[in-house]
Amino acid sequence: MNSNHRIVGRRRSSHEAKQYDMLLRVLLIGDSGVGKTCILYRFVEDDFTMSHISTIGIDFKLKTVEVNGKRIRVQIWDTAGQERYETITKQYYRRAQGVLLVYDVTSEKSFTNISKWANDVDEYAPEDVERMLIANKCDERDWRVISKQQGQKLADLYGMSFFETSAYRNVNIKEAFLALTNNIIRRQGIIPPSDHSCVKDGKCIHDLDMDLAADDVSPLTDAEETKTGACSACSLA
Ligand SMILES: Nc1nc2c(ncn2[C@@H]2O[C@H](COP(=O)(O)OP(=O)(O)OP(=O)(O)O)[C@@H](O)[C@H]2O)c(=O)[nH]1
Repeated sequence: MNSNHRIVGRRRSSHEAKQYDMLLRVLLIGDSGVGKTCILYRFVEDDFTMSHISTIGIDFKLKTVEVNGKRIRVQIWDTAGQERYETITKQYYRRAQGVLLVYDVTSEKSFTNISKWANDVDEYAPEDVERMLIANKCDERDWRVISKQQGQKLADLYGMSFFETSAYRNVNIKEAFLALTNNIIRRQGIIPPSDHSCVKDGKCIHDLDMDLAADDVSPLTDAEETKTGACSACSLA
């Protein structure tokens, strides 16, 4: 996508109904070709394509899920796995509440590189970001080189939750995103506190009232967030 585009927060007019209770940001990272874009498409569009067109820089899609009776708008950022886009993609770690670290069970290199991606998360993402390890392409039985046990062991080592997925066969895609969302909510305790001034009827009235333009691709600066009314106090910004 065109990196010159900027995020444009737009206030809903009062007659527009709010469709969700809170907004979360989730990042997909991992080597080029592990299937990040396909995972995103499977989750959001329930579709799959065998062609591999490398993501340029960063892209995102939105999906609303329901967890514990709350409608959660999940903004999922799909990063390019190619090293040349690192400068762009690293800028998005800072505001993520969840990260999916993806490897391909048919690629040993993508598995060993998880340590590099995990280091990047440590360096650039918030300390309390929720991490999940994803072993994609589990449908590829003949070509598999990384066992489920190896994946689980690595996830345990890093203290991450773990799912084996197939975007192709639609295995565990929805389950992984729902578990991540659930973990973020539970671990970070980000349900808006009822005594905060930005909370009305148990919901934050700030960040949640913004729409994002379809070509929104770059992260907001702190100043821009303040201008568009995002609320740092309730941790939803
Ligand atoms: N068999 C199988 N192939 C998959 C699966 N997921 C993705 N692929 C294939 O893997 C290739 C790469 O998928 P992408 O989603 O474009 O990979 P990516 O990680 O987004 O790659 P970059 O954008 O370059 O970082 C494509 O040819 C997909 O069709 C899967 O679950 N099973």
